[in-house]
Amino acid sequence: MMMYYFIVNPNAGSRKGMRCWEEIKPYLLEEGIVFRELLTKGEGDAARFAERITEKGRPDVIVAVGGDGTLHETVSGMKKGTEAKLAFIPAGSGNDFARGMGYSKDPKERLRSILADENGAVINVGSTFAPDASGCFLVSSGIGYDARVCHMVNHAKTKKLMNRLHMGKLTYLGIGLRGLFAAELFEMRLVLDDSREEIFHDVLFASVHNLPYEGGGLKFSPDARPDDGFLNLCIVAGISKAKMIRLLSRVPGGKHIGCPGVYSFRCRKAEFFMEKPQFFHMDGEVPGQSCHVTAEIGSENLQILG
Ligand SMILES: Nc1ncnc2c1ncn2[C@@H]1O[C@H](COP(=O)(O)OP(=O)(O)OP(=O)(O)O)[C@@H](O)[C@H]1O
Repeated sequence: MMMYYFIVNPNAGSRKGMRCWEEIKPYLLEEGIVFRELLTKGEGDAARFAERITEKGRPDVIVAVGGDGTLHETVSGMKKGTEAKLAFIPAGSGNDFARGMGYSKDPKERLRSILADENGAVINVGSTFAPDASGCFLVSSGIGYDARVCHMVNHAKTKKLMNRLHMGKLTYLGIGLRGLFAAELFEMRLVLDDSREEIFHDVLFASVHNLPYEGGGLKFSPDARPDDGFLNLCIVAGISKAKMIRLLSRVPGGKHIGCPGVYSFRCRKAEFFMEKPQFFHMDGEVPGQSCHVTAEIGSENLQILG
């Protein structure tokens, strides 16, 4: 029999994960749904749970309850080509995946729509490779400034406190501005789909998007679609820092596209070569720095319910 596995991060979004689970669990019991509850205790748990579930090779449903980090870990752990389907109930602080997918914020409404969906929809999963690290992404992957900000936010002592005060976005804003002043612009060679080559000077960042939002609701790539088999690439380069600040103020509304210094492409594969190692991220997780990073999409898909 098909089983629903709920992978819950109770601490996501300053305990929103637990509140959300306490709201939906009684509903599952009332409805007589057969399910298992798996609470994460720390980094890596969601991936380990997902790996163990998908090793069984059954068409089970894995419902991740938490933030984008929990979703990312869950997908990372799922075996390639698995029969299992994925679903997500957002309870994080950023929730860029849910925003991009147009999900309801109401946990019960989300649950009902997951339970009512038998077939689901196919979404693309991106892959990022560097010599020392590789991984998947559902939302975005990037090099340079945005990855550096993720790295700083992930290590910020203030993040937990600000999240508790529901001011997580201020952490991003403060670190984002600090990161911009400190950012070292870099030279980059880009190879698109193994055929087209472009050189960029004074690059702030280069990011590929499977969904429109990143960084807690910033509309980096308004036209990105998770099921079109393409990545939308956004590069900011070749303008002064003062202009970059003005430009970044347009990003929340997605109004930066088409402005001087912004370069947009659509591709299946983007290969980035830098002279100096740069931070890179997958869905906000930063494995390190590299001079050579490749991002691609299309070879891996997931069935998602709800
Ligand atoms: N019980 C736990 N306590 C603390 N951290 C946990 C626990 N379980 C998992 N984690 C770690 O917390 C990380 C962040 O969690 P998650 O993304 O779900 O919440 P968030 O950071 O509040 O939301 P968002 O990513 O949307 O901003 C996970 O990637 C995981 O490594």
